Amino acid sequence: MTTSDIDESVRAELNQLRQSIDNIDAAVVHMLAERFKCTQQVGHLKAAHHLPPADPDRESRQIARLRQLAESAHLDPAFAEKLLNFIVAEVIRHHERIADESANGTGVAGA
Ligand SMILES: C=C(O[C@@H]1C=C(C(=O)O)C=C[C@H]1O)C(=O)O
Repeated sequence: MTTSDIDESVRAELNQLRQSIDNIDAAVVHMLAERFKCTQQVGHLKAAHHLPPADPDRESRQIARLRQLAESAHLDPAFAEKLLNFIVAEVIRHHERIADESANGTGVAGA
């Protein structure tokens, strides 16, 4: 059975749910883009002041907070932690690159 064989009322409900999913996915992308704009600025600030790209203490506090938020939202806390770790790992890669560019004089100030 494929989605083209299903009953009309089921199809309508599926389409409605998928529209909401698409809106949520769009919101997630926009929120992530805003988050990365902030973390890029943090990366430049750190590079300018010779601070390390990663801050494990800050990450521990974020994980504890996010796990609590996930629990109260009925989201699996382990999933929330994995998602944060995935995002933070990417941020740290950006910060390492910004620090390298800053050290080599190849970075664009403030970019
Ligand atoms: C953004 C920062 O840099 C890194 C990335 C973090 C994040 O994406 O939330 C948190 C801690 C740091 O390891 C920061 O130090 O605040």
